[in-house]
Amino acid sequence: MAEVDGVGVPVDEPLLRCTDVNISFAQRGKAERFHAVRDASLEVGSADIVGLVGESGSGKSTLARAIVGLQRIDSGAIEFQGRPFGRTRTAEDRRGIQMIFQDPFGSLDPRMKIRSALAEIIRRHTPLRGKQIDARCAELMDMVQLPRSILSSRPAGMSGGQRQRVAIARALSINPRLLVADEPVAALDVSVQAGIVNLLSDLRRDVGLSILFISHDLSIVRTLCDSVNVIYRGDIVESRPCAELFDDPRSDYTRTLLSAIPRLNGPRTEGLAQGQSLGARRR
Ligand SMILES: Nc1ncnc2c1ncn2[C@@H]1O[C@H](COP(=O)(O)OP(=O)(O)OP(=O)(O)O)[C@@H](O)[C@H]1O
Repeated sequence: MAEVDGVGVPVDEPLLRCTDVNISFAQRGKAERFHAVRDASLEVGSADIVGLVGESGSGKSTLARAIVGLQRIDSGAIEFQGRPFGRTRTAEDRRGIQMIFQDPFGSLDPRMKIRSALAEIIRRHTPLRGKQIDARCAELMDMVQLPRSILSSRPAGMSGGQRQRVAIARALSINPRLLVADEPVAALDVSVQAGIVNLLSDLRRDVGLSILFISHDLSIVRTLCDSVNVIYRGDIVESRPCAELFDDPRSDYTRTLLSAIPRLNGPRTEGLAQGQSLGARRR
């Protein structure tokens, strides 16, 4: 019999597998649909950090939304923990994958204290009650490396980096196995970005969290990810371990992306400064 992990997933199966996913949108005044994602396939293994990079409008967020169940797919399959998602997801399926966004305000009620916001989710999705919820809130602050005093704050009084850490705590509060992080550091100062990137890396190490990290910033992807998928106009054109892709890009588009980044320390791309990004020239 195949060996299984703690939740019954065969150890040789990826945690997430997207196979030939197609997503299109109706276009106003046109008969044909706009194909935002075409035959996209990618995998995220247990405790892997996988990058999805591409320029603005390439389909990253659309594919991410499909993975978390916010966007219907036309065809293809999304399997999680060895099982394909059906048209409707079970509560357990929904809990297993959580998402964070560029703007953490979107997932935080600005009027609510952080303790109340976290407690509400914990109560809704877990059997914890009373003092157990308080203890879990404190534990979550420790996990995202914030002082416990933040629990008494409201999002409006917090810095961008603190808010993103709270958004991560919110996502972690129901013990997901996979975190889909859609440009989680794009709106932050470079020094704050590094702290969030380190936190995501620590969470993989400490709690075995798997992460699909979406970014237009190649230097951050290189720092954080084990492997990377390059998406161009909805097509995943290259999917490789990070070190290989950066040293020896195979697709013309990947080469273009790499050459678009200024070289600071010599002829190769090792010297990229954090914060230099694909999207910078477009934003
Ligand atoms: N609901 C929708 N209806 C119509 N078109 C859409 C919809 N959502 C996305 N698109 C289009 O699909 C394409 C891919 O968008 P998507 O947001 O996935 O790109 P992205 O790579 O995440 O870009 P960015 O980095 O700017 O967020 C874009 O051309 C976008 O305009």
